[in-house]
Amino acid sequence: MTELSAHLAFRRPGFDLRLRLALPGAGITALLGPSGGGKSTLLRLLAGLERPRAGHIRHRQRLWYARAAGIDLAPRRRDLGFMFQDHALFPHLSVAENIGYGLARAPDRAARVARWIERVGLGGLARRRPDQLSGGQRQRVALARALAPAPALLLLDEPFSALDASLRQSLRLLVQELVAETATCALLVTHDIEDARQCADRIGVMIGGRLRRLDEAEAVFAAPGDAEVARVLGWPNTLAVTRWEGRAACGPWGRVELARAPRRADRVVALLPDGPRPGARAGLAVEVARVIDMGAYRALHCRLPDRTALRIHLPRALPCPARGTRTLLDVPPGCAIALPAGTAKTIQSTRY
Ligand SMILES: Nc1ncnc2c1ncn2[C@@H]1O[C@H](COP(=O)(O)OP(=O)(O)OP(=O)(O)O)[C@@H](O)[C@H]1O
Repeated sequence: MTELSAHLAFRRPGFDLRLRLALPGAGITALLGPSGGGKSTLLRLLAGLERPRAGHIRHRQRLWYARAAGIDLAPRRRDLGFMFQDHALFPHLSVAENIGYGLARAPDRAARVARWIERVGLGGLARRRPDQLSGGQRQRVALARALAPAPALLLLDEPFSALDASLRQSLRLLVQELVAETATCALLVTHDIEDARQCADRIGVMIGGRLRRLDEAEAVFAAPGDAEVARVLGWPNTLAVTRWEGRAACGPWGRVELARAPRRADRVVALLPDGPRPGARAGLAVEVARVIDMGAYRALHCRLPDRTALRIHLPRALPCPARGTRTLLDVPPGCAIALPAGTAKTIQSTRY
């Protein structure tokens, strides 16, 4: 059930945002997209730190913003929790005072603060000030402070990006657990696909001020909708098609068969990296430019005849061609997916 809905129009010189957003009451929606797409601006609009030109923001029956009715609640009246990359803790307050900040009027404040301190794994550190904590501990304080007042909406802007890989992983798990436990609606801005894969129930993709895709995470990863969104989701191989021959996509890079006929708007073929195999009798001609050992598989970075880069993943059990090998790639039809181009004027593919 939708609990937060927004219809927003906003403009800055050189940037125009227009979107509709509907979020259910609980779960994490990760916002992905290229730099400058408007992810942080969307958070700032929801928080009341920027004012839309038109539209509304509604949480349940309560309007936070409605241009037509002249409603524009101040950020502190919007029932929000924030967590940013740089902690933004009060430097002169202790861990306990930071976490209790939003609970000033709660009668059981001390007990709730104590529970949160334990829950985020900071037992024994209640009296420390932020400058006496590690970066990971500060983010735990920031998370507890944001969630303690049970906000209607939790805004997370790159909360993991200053942390190393293992801290990042443990904080991702903690955020996911706590958001689920508290049944909070959270919006997570991130550049990291892994954050989205590991934490998000839903994915939103923002490009050029538009919300181009918003759905359950599994549905978005399986069907990005167009080539630009596919690139944002980390699909590595998007090739511009110059000609369709029945079910085959053709371009200066070669020719591949698809499992189904392309639709009228399709302009791109995306090759999933996990299916294609080298050493075939017929297929895409490639030169292996680089082999990277990824543990469970090897990533082969290949060069197509027009110098477009192609990445495929080869399970360890299979023989692996050496760098410099010229070979033919068998591309099973299920690994070649036709997509519309999106709004970009040129199809983005990596080149060697
Ligand atoms: N304070 C500001 N003043 C003027 N323009 C701004 C300001 N902040 C952002 N912009 C511009 O607004 C547009 C959207 O920026 P925004 O920061 O929302 O994008 P983003 O998707 O969050 O990017 P990133 O992933 O790099 O953080 C960009 O064109 C950006 O240059």
